[in-house]
Amino acid sequence: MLFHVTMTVRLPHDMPAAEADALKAREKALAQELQRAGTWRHLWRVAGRYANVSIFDVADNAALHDTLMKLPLFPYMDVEVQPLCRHPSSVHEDDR
Ligand SMILES: O=C(O)C[C@H]1C=CC(=O)O1
Repeated sequence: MLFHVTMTVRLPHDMPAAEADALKAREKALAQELQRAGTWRHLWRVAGRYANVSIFDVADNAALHDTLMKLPLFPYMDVEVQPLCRHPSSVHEDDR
């Protein structure tokens, strides 16, 4: 199943820079692992915001929840999820 996910990162202003950098590094490593595995299909920066728009390909709602919960930045993100299904006019056969 495909999900459109918007993540807005809100790190506390008083978080030490080293702690924030370590969290971001762990997040990047997992994000890249999930992209290579095909789970995190798209990752786009929202221009002008510390936010991203992503497409996830996971088995079901519970799998998406588990994946998002494992993200190191999860405690500091507002997450909005929209489930997707194939558009009848889409020419992309691999859209599910
Ligand atoms: O920067 C972000 O949008 C938050 C998060 C998503 C991937 C990643 O590396 O960090």
